Amino acid sequence: MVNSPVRLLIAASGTGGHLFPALAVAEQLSDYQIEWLGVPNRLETQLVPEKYPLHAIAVEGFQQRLGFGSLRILAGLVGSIQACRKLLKTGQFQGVFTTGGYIAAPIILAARSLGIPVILHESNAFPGKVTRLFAPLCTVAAVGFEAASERLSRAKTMYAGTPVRGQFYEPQACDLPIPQGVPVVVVVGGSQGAIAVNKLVREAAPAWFETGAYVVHLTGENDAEADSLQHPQYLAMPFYNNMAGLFQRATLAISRSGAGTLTELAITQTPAILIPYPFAADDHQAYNAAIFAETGAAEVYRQADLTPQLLKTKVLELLHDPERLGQMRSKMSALAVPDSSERLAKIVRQVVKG
Ligand SMILES: CC(=O)N[C@H]1[C@@H](OP(=O)(O)OP(=O)(O)OC[C@H]2O[C@@H](n3ccc(=O)[nH]c3=O)[C@H](O)[C@@H]2O)O[C@H](CO)[C@@H](O)[C@@H]1O
Repeated sequence: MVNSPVRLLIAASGTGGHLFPALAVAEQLSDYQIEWLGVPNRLETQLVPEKYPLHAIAVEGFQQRLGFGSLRILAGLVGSIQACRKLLKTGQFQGVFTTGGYIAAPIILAARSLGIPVILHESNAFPGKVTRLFAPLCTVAAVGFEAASERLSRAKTMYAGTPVRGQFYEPQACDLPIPQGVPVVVVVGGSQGAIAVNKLVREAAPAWFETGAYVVHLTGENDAEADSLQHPQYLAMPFYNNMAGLFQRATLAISRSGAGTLTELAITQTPAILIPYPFAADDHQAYNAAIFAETGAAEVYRQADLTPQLLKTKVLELLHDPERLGQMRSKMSALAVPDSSERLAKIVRQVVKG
């Protein structure tokens, strides 16, 4: 008798940082029958439907402190749990894999109420609120940074790193019009862009052009001044898909410190100046960045302390110091977990069986 494939529901939603690792794990589980749970109108509606059936439920976050607003959110959560229970039952799912965030709360509660195993992956060094609350209910909480385990002492944690998209493991051509041999500074503010970083960079960049460097600036969709700097060595665009090719080509990255981008920089061994997003929940980007600063893979500056002058100088210092860039590259490489998606897929296979 031929066994029917195992049915797995992946709940991952919102930002690239939540979606790309889940897509990478899904790729490793091609013998599983995978369906996706997300939220209407978020990035998953662009990335998922061409690969997996997408179910969307409306879920609100509960980042704010308890108050009247949270009563409404709690009522919404009860409704979402019911919707998730219905989906799990009608879809006959045998397990759930989630990368945390708002969508994780109702699906974890629904799955556990039905006795369905859940693997949660947390990519940040300081776990998100949903992870801190609900990881103890999950069968396994896999973590991207070992430091996260210390903050999840009541959960069964396993260190797995954070998966990146498959193209990061192969040399990729970068299709941007950049001459061979010139230094390339890439500026990236996470999947949404970073207006404050954009402003600093536009003021500092003219001094970098004088060294012959090109600047590739991924501005995000919401920067009204994105077109305000024009220079033959300056390429600005809201979003770029071939991040693997770009990071492989880069001499230096200037970046926020979301877990996704940091993991990619480690894999491509790209030295970085990190500017943690100051308003991230629990300041978690600062914890991610600290790991890279401690090993010497990156330099970290708080946005409040960073002037265009300081950024200009720090980038120039690095562009003129190939030895230091080489050291940063090897420290980056030491932080990489190249087999992260295989590790996570193995955990899923151990936990979710037919
Ligand atoms: C503001 C905020 O709270 N952001 C969080 C969000 O990150 P967010 O998704 O914003 O940032 P991440 O660095 O984790 O991931 C960004 C992803 O988008 C990709 N990209 C970016 C720009 C571009 O032009 N093209 C492109 O493909 C990057 O290569 C990367 O894969 O979830 C992460 C994982 O939980 C957290 O660590 C971040 O702190």
